[in-house]
Order: sequence, then structure tokens, then C-alpha cells
Amino acid sequence: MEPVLVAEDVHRSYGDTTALDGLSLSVAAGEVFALIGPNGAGKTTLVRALTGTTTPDSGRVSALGSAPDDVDRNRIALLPQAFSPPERLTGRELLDYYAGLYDDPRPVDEVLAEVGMAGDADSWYETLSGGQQRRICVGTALVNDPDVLFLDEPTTGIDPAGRRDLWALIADLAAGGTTVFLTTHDMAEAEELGDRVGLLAAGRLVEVGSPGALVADHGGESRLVVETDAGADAMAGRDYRVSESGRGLTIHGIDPEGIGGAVAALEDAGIEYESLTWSQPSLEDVYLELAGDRAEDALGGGR
Ligand SMILES: Nc1ncnc2c1ncn2[C@@H]1O[C@H](COP(=O)(O)OP(=O)(O)OP(=O)(O)O)[C@@H](O)[C@H]1O
Repeated sequence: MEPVLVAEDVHRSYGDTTALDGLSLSVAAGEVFALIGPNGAGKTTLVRALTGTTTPDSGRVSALGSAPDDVDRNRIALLPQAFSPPERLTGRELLDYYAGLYDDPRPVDEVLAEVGMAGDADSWYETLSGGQQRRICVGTALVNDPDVLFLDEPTTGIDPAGRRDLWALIADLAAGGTTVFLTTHDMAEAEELGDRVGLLAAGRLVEVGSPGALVADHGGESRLVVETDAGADAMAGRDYRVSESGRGLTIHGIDPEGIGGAVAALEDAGIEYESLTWSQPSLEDVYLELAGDRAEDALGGGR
């Protein structure tokens, strides 16, 4: 069976700017595919190509077995990155409008409740906070109960509790068989939701895999971060790899069972510290490792 989403050797340029540079991927039915990558990597361009709002210069794209602009609109939904509905509509009116575009829409009240907006459904869009507006926008992508859902940075501006609610909602949709294609700068979001994560840089997929596999292959080692004024030379002659970092020292390659020994070594060396933080590698480490300086710029700029 053909995957739900397919891109084969897709190229797309805007003038001299190459947005997609020979990109290939496929997404299976019911999968959550999370696309990450620096600003300008080509993520939105790929979403646009897969939803038929831009046409590749070359290569092939398909969605649900058809050219993207031939797909029945009842079966597909897109939450764009930038979405500016009329401000003098209420959330309910906006969702009612969207519901009217489809043959068999879901009850609007149900969708409003799902995105946590039942209580503010009758406020004008312009009076809602940025995060509330984003929730309403997410709701517009749910009214047709799509088979394929594109979410371009869905949780930008949404508070941490709301973000977790939306994650649970997206996970539920996927568990019910919806295929989700998500772009995000939030590594925790990609790690939490993605069955597979694809890292896009300069229009090319640098790596694709499950979050766990990507972290195992590229995330580096567990480490102990020591908040201290001491320099790395204070640990000289001991059997630890130590580097200086912003907060003090980082001791590399420390597994959980090695924490006690490392702490004993710090104390034996007479190092005074404010705090100790042990951390495992995460998708953010993978991102920084694989996307390099461009990724660091993007993460720094996005915070
Ligand atoms: N309509 C357009 N006209 C000209 N250039 C464009 C257009 N759309 C995208 N680009 C360029 O194509 C490249 C890829 O842009 P795209 O929006 O796909 O990146 P992105 O990965 O979604 O970025 P971000 O994380 O900032 O949203 C960028 O260099 C961008 O400036």
C-alpha cells in the first residue's frame, strides 16, 4: 500500500533561494512524523508541497495516493504556521464557518472543548490571548475529523499546561488512526509525539528515525553538570573527562551508577559546588550535533 504521504526527490526554489533540495520521505498511515530543523530549513515549504499550496519545481509528491491538490478536502486539514482569521469573529463563529466547508463536520462544541476553549467560545478572536487564539486555530483543523492532519508549529505561544493538553489530544488522534505531520522547534514536542523525527537542514533531510534511535545514535553521553567556581584543572589526574561549561564543570560519560563515584571524586578534590545535575542526552543534543551552528542559531533565536 502506498504510504499516506510521499515526497520523492523534491526540489523547490524561490529565485536564488533553494528551499527544498532533493528531499525524499514517506509517512505511513497513523504515523506521527515530526519535522525539525533551523529557521529557513524548508519545513513550511515541504508542508506546502504536501498540501498542494506550492508546486515542486521537480520531483513527486502525493497525499492519500493522489496529487496533493486533488485530495478530497474532507480528508485533510492544515494548521498553517501563520494564520490570521478575521478578528471580529468569535471562536465559535470561526469554527462554525470552517464546519460549513465540509460534508460531515464534527460538532463545533465538541471541538471547542477539545482545544480547551469551551469557556471563551463566544469572545471575539481579537480579545483572546495569543495562546487562546492558537487553540482556536488548532480547532479549525479538527472540525472535519481529517485522515491526515498537518500542524505547522501548533503549540507556539501556548502555555506549558495547554501544550501538554494539546500533545495528549494529538496523541489521541494518532491512536485513533489519524496521520499527523508536524513541524516544530520544540524538541520536547518532537520527542514526545513523533513516532519518527526528521531533521531538515538546508532543504535536505539530514537524519530520520525514532526519537530513541536518534538519541542513541547521535545524542552523545550522559553527563553530570557541576555548578561550581572551580576549573577543570581541579580534577586533573583523576580518571574523568571534565570540561568547563557556563555553569561550572561537566563530567562526561557518567551513567546513573557512576554518579556516586563522581561525587566522591569531586569531594576528594576539595571542589565546592552549588548543585549537581545529571542528564541523559536528548533530542536537543541530536539537533545541535547534526544541524550544527545553524541549529544553534535557530534554537537561540527561538527562545
Ligand atoms: N514565498 C517565498 N518567497 C521567497 N522565498 C521563500 C518563500 N517561502 C520560503 N522562502 C524561502 O525558502 C527557505 C525555506 O523557507 P521555509 O519557510 O520553508 O523554512 P522553515 O524551515 O519553515 O523556517 P521557519 O522555521 O523559520 O518557519 C527560506 O530561505 C525562505 O526565505
